[in-house]
Amino acid sequence: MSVETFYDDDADLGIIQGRKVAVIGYGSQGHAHALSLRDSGVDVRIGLPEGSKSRPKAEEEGLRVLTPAEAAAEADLIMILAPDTKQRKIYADDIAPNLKDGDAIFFGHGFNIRYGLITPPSNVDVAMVAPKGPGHLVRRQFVDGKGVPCLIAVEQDATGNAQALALSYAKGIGGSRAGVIKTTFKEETETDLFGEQAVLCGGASALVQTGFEVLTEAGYAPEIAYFEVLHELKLIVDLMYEGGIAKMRYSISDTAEYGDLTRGPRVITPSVKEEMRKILGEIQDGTFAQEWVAEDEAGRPNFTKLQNEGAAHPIEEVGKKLRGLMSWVDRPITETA
Ligand SMILES: NC(=O)C1=CN([C@@H]2O[C@H](COP(=O)(O)OP(=O)(O)OC[C@H]3O[C@@H](n4cnc5c(N)ncnc54)[C@H](OP(=O)(O)O)[C@@H]3O)[C@@H](O)[C@H]2O)C=CC1
Ligand SMILES: CC[C@](O)(C(C)=O)C(=O)O
Ligand SMILES: [Mg+2]
Ligand SMILES: [Mg+2]
Repeated sequence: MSVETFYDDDADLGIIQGRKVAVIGYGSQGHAHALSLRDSGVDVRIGLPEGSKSRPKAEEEGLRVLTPAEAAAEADLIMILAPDTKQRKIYADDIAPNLKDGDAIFFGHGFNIRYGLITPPSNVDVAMVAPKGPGHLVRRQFVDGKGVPCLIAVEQDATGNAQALALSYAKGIGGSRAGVIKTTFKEETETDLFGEQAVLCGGASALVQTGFEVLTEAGYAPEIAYFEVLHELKLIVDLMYEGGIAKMRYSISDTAEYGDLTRGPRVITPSVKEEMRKILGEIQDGTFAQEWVAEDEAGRPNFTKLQNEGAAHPIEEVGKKLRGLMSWVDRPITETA
């Protein structure tokens, strides 16, 4: 199946420069979009509730901060970058009453549209610009003259210009420097949730923690275990990022490569693949979304408990100590938000 990919020359920055953009939320993605759009010559305002702890950060950058309802009323393009579980209420209370014919509602992830939590009226464009990377790195790459690839999707094209508008927005945050792929809200939501749960965040964290536990429980020094299974992982993944698994295998020793080829499949067994398929099934049939929305509505008791357990894992303590000795490693991701 081929995909449509767009680069800088395919996108017209002038389109987004002619709009009034409201970025709702100023967290990981919100600050990156708002600052990079502003640097691209776009008229940006931020929507945050009174008392939001993000307000001073946006104001320090010289951005105009309004309430979400005021920002939505003033703008003709509203990008919703508040937490997924909060978006339904923000939309109902602050955005829907302020929508005008021909406005555009944008998302950074398709969760609320895919699972039917938000249903916009037919007289507005509904589109997505979803960077394939953490917001702080979206901003860092933009500042460095690079870009994080983005996915765009159009759910509703009321004006006939929704795709050109989404592409223009993606250019404004640096996405088309790296490549913008056209997809659907369904495909973005399901693949993004699968990636973060099974591989990028859930899979990788569990792999690292389990490897650390096996080594330390066998009596090896926690410091050595940390360097082996966490610190060096970045260096190995850097090679994959640059040239795929093939480049990583080119750089490692043949002893490592033989161990990789023969032992890797013993770690990621057919039963692990079967569990990954179940996880994908729960995303596709809405079970995960329902569970997460209910967990949030209940005050996030299980989420908080698991967060605390993760923070208390022994790998965190030894990691903090070792990173303190390598000044170049612990680059703050809060330098811009
Ligand atoms: N994190 C990432 O890198 C990625 C995120 N996304 C998507 O981007 C969206 C935003 O996620 P993320 O950047 O992680 O979010 P964060 O949790 O980092 O930031 C959320 C922001 O929304 C604000 N906020 C909370 N409640 C409201 C409200 N009622 N009205 C307006 N603003 C509010 C928060 O303010 P306060 O400080 O007061 O809490 C904060 O500024 C989600 O859809 C997510 O799936 C997509 C790709 C990657
Ligand atoms: C991998 C996690 C992510 O999907 C992202 C940074 O792309 C997210 O939702 O934060
Ligand atoms: Mg993602
Ligand atoms: Mg995600």
